[in-house]
Amino acid sequence: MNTPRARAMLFMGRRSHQSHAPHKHSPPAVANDLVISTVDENSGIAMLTMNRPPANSLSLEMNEALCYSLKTVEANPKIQSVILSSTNPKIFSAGLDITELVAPDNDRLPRFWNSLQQVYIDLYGSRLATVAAIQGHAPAAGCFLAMSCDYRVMSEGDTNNDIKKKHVPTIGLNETQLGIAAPPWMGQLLVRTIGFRQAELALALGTLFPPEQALSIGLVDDIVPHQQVESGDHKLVDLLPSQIKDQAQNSLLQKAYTQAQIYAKIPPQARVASKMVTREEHIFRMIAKRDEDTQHFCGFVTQKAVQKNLTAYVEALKNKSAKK
Ligand SMILES: CC/C=C\C/C=C\C/C=C\C/C=C/C(=O)SCCNC(=O)CCNC(=O)[C@H](O)C(C)(C)COP(=O)(O)OP(=O)(O)OC[C@H]1O[C@@H](n2cnc3c(N)ncnc32)[C@H](O)[C@@H]1OP(=O)(O)O
Repeated sequence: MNTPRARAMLFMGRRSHQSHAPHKHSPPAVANDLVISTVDENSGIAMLTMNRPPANSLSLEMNEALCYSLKTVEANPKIQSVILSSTNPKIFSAGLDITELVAPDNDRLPRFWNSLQQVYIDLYGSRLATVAAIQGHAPAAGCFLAMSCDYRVMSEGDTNNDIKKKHVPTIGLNETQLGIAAPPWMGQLLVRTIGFRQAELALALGTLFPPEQALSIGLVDDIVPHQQVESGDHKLVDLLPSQIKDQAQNSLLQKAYTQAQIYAKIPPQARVASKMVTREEHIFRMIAKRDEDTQHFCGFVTQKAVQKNLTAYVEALKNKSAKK
């Protein structure tokens, strides 16, 4: 697997293991509206907008839709950059769909975990330049999605004096707060992003960082004030479906688009080769341990004590939501 050819194929948008179809790790060809895809061949920029109400949490189907949409965009040679965003103005992604973890089905649970592993392989190893536009909360696997991109722009949120309107998004791997631990490859992504000591602290405490702190430790690359701009000065916004067009007219997407343009102007072969330098070893190490990782995950999640914590957590989430 870890040959020069396999490595090159990984980063050119083709997976070496997909030549041996059917393979248990290959995402099925699904097409649905869980991820809205907008493509602008003139600029070479596409946008994938996560659209799984209420919280863009990652179910098996959502993971498959993410991989499918990304692969479809990657197959278009005119596209060089992709922006990952959300239809929900307050939530980028709430992480794993916790209901997948509670009283899980024995057959579905490993398929669910495989689909998440595939998101990591496809997104972190994409030939495209990937920019996360983080408009709202990004806990746990939501943070993982953002960290799998090449660049992260986060909204400062609405710091309106009116407490009811106030909204400050947070980002981080908060798994320990749920009584679970991020898998090694996800935890290592945090180490790679913010450095060893900061990651060690953040992982143990399950810290969720508000935008300014996230910027100061390097978890995001840029933050932008929450504001509407008069009109989009780029073609991509014009192409967006009406359901997200309004919220696209904001400073966050403008910034993400500018960054996507910067990437799109770099000679692609050189950009992809430089990405391989920093990422291929990490990806291949994970692929080598993929089945072991799945077994570990299934064994861990189905433990009685873990199930108890997760059940209580889901209950608390539902109660909180019901009180609104
Ligand atoms: C060695 C390792 C081995 C094994 C590893 C074991 C496990 C795997 C470990 C790590 C991988 C990653 C794990 C995860 O991602 S776990 C998920 C973590 N996510 C969270 O903790 C976030 C939970 N959600 C929230 O805190 C809030 O919802 C949020 C701040 C995102 C938004 O708050 P807001 O007030 O705007 O909305 P809510 O009213 O709370 O929610 C609206 C609605 O959405 C539902 N919801 C929210 N989050 C989730 C979720 N993650 N999964 C499923 N459903 C979710 C919530 O229940 C509400 O629904 P409803 O009641 O129907 O209105």
